[in-house]
Amino acid sequence: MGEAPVFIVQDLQKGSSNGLESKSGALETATIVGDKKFVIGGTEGETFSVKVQILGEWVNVVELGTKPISCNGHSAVLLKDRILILKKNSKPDDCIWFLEVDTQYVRMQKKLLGTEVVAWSKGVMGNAEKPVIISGPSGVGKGTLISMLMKEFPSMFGFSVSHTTRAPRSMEKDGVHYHFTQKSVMEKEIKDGKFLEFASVHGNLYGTSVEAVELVSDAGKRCILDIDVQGARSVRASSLEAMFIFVCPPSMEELEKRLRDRGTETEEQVLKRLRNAQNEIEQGKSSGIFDHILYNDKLEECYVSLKKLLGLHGCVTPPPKSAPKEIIKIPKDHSVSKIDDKIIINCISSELQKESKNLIMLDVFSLKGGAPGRTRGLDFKVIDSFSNGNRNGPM
Ligand SMILES: Nc1nc2c(ncn2[C@@H]2O[C@H](COP(=O)(O)OP(=O)(O)O)[C@@H](O)[C@H]2O)c(=O)[nH]1
Ligand SMILES: Nc1ncnc2c1ncn2[C@@H]1O[C@H](COP(=O)(O)OP(=O)(O)O)[C@@H](O)[C@H]1O
Repeated sequence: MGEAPVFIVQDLQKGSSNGLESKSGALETATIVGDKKFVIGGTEGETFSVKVQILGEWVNVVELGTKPISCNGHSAVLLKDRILILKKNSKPDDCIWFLEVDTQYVRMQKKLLGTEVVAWSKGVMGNAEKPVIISGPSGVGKGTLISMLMKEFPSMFGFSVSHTTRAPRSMEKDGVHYHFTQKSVMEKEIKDGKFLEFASVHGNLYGTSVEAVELVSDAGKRCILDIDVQGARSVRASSLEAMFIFVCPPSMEELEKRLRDRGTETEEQVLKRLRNAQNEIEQGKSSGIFDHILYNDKLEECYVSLKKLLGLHGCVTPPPKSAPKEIIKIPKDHSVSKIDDKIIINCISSELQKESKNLIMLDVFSLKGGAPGRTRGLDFKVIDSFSNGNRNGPM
């Protein structure tokens, strides 16, 4: 794909890309990127579909990620490696989506699957706090520290519920501690691109689904992931920006004591976990994956150190959330222009227009994240329309 961003949509003069009605009645847009054409469409109430032509020939395409539901048409604007989709007349938290066509993730998946791939990612306003990855050997106290944090700051943190093929312990609940699943089911879901990362740990498969992380961030909470060192390495290599913390035991003897006292594993499993612990600790300390190492000797002291890392020490109640911003609603009638990293949405008939504020400026300069998962860093402003009555856009 060429270096220069290509911006070719139906209506180049106005820079607009409003959907056209196809023969089937679905509203479609066509976006040309190099020698490819991406036809994106959907009948109201159904999920969007993507068709791809390369040099005029239709090709098979694998669509990864959760697809948006079509809603009365959309506009499409090509950014460098992804197509911005503005859904008309849809809810404010569901109006901006991205179809990634040439991002690093898509290129990697193309290599893996040996076929044309596109990936969906929902756009989210502003920047949520980075997820926190907590790793460490079995029995070191990760679960205990995470529970303390969630108990003290329930509205601030949410736990990413992993999938695992291991059997549940007596106190563990499906969907709360883990999604307990079958190996064949999980392997199929991994193939379908539903997992952000996965690893074989102590003889079982564990993994973080994209949905698990999205559920937490959509609830406006900071996501906590309890995953092993291999998983942390995969997340480091992914588009998910996170804070990486490794928890170390004060000694191997103390680790063994905690594991045995917990009484949740058979003797064989305890020995396997202890054998793996040495290697995990070496990797945790030396691999360069982790931003911080915490020693969990005295639990309360370690918890205070964790809170310090998260900027929470001395916080009795959660810090106030920033004031909610104006919400964005893209009306059915609008045109779209692109100037550098700004998308200008000219709302032709809407509530905003009554207030002489019919332009929405969407800043896509500092997009973060993306498939698999949400695209963050979107910012928008509602701005005044032109006093000379020009309704055709700012250019
Ligand atoms: N890569 C990866 N590791 C996970 C995930 N969930 C849990 N783990 C790790 O799997 C290991 C075993 O977890 P578990 O069976 O709950 O035992 P415990 O650590 O002794 O409580 C721990 O190192 C967890 O951090 C996941 O989604 N992905
Ligand atoms: N600092 C500590 N001192 C003594 N016991 C601890 C400490 N931290 C955790 N524990 C205990 O050690 C056991 C293992 O902790 P857990 O949180 O289940 O570890 P992990 O999730 O890392 O496998 C639990 O019984 C827990 O109560």
